[in-house]
Amino acid sequence: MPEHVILSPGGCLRAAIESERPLQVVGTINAFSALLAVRAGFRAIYLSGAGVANASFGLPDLGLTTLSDVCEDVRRIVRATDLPILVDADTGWGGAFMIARTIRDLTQAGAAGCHLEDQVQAKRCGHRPGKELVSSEEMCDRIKAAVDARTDEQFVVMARTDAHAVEGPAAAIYRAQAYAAAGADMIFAEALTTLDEYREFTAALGDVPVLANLTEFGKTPLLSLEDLREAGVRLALYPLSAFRAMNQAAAQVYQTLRAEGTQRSVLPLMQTRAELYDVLNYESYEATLDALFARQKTHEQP
Ligand SMILES: C[C@](O)(C(=O)O)[C@H](CC(=O)O)C(=O)O
Ligand SMILES: [Mg+2]
Repeated sequence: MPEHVILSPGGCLRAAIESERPLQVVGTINAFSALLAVRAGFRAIYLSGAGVANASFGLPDLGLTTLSDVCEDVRRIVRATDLPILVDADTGWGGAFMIARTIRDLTQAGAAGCHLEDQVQAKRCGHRPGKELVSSEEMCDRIKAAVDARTDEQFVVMARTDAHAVEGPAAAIYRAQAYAAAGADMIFAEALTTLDEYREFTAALGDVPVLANLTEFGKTPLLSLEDLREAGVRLALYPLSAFRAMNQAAAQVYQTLRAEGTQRSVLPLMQTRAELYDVLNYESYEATLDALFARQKTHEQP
């Protein structure tokens, strides 16, 4: 593609997938995390549904957050960074009309794509027991509704299948093929348990990009990029890695303050003021302000 073409967010995500194999997609719980991800050199970011529920609402990932809740977090992150963001749209929050609205609202919020999953509305985390699925036909209807509703034709509609844990690896592949045939651009193969399973999955999906979710403490081993590349995986997702680390650090700081009455021993866990300001580009804001005040002073002079 010529360089002067301005890509839509969806176009940017597709370009990122072409530029890196597999594309590392990293969860950013809020706008500041997104700035950190930019600094670290990522080409695409992710808004986790669990993250919205846990971090923005203090709730478990059990279908308790709404489209508006997610859009609000998307908007805040998108305002802070140019990186394309893939958004967790859970089950799409309803039937065909609602899914159409989900796609339009997410696009308007600035998302580059989203994934919809084949769980029932009372969804659960993909790595927990007790998941229930809708029929493959119902999921295909969700996908068709999403594809039809696209306003950014490059917006990525990714179908997630949770079938592996419920119906087994063969059924997961069978469903994923049906979802791709229904128009899904990419497939999120949730909670596979071995590299061989990814190999079989990607082989069965041909050119349709497959995402592996490398969420920690779940069902999937923490496979390396080399392994994933060799297995044909096109996107490697780390939805909550930074969030988990932040939480651990925060808990330690709170506990230490209570126990020791001072934060001295946990200072090494903290980002310094200088580092914070560097990420925020604080000095350039200050310079703008200084220049503005200097101008005002000149005007005030008789
Ligand atoms: C990817 C995921 O859907 C998310 O919301 O981030 C979760 C991640 C997790 O709970 O570890 C999932 O895999 O269901
Ligand atoms: Mg989720």
